[in-house]
Amino acid sequence: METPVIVAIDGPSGTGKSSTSKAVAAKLGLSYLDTGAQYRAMTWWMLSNGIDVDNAAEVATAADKPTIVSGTDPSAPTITVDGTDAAGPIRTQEVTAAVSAVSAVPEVRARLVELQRSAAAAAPNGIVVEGRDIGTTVLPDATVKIFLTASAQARAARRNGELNGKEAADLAATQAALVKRDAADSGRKTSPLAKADDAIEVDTTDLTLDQVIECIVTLIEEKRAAR
Ligand SMILES: Nc1ncnc2c1ncn2[C@@H]1O[C@H](COP(=O)(O)OP(=O)(O)O)[C@@H](O)[C@H]1O
Ligand SMILES: Nc1ccn([C@@H]2O[C@H](COP(=O)(O)OP(=O)(O)O)[C@@H](O)[C@H]2O)c(=O)n1
Repeated sequence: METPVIVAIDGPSGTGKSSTSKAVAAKLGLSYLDTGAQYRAMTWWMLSNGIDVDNAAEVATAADKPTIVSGTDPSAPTITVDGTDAAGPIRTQEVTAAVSAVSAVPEVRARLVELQRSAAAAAPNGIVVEGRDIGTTVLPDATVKIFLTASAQARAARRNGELNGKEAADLAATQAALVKRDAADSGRKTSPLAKADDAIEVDTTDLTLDQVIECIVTLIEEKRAAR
């Protein structure tokens, strides 16, 4: 049997990590893990349980309490917290605004990195794992490492496009929130958002989603053929 292929896809918000990773995994018959959803799930649990997310010591003490389980089928990814479906609640503005503070706490990262490595080790054909520190920290021996980028304007426009008029979307406010989260994620001490030295950078600003998917599938197939 072929050695499982491990694909790390990192980058800031709105660069296309989730949509690309799911599609690439589905095309190649690989599992899929959204590590951002796990940090969001941890944050949702903290907020729901009255933890002060700006108090790192309090967050650290609580970090081992929730049971977070990710389903890794790319056509139907799932996430539960203590057995409850968390897919909806982890996407609220409240969670988005608090997630960078929670994910900066080393105890939170240690706990989730362990889950992420177990998921990768358990994937029968291999896995696409997306996040901020997959290539640098979680899976430094990944077969292929991709770092997605896009202009802040393009990323904000994509995020606003998702709202479908459900919320009055102010592009400037969306962009400011993205840039603030990028700065927090890139500036933290433990495992910041960063491109691994051996990651391939793909600027998606002027590419369609299909072009990005095609580009990454080709890179993975080239790597597979070469080993
Ligand atoms: N290359 C692209 N061109 C245009 N829109 C894109 C592209 N890649 C992703 N999108 C859209 O942008 C939004 C954010 O993509 P997503 O995959 O959630 O990014 P991330 O996981 O990096 O935050 C989604 O609505 C997605 O459909
Ligand atoms: N590997 C990861 C993945 C996400 N995160 C944190 O989780 C947050 C949410 O990640 P996400 O991928 O769901 O964010 P979006 O790009 O979907 O907005 C990020 O802003 C980081 O603070 C992280 O610290 N490390």
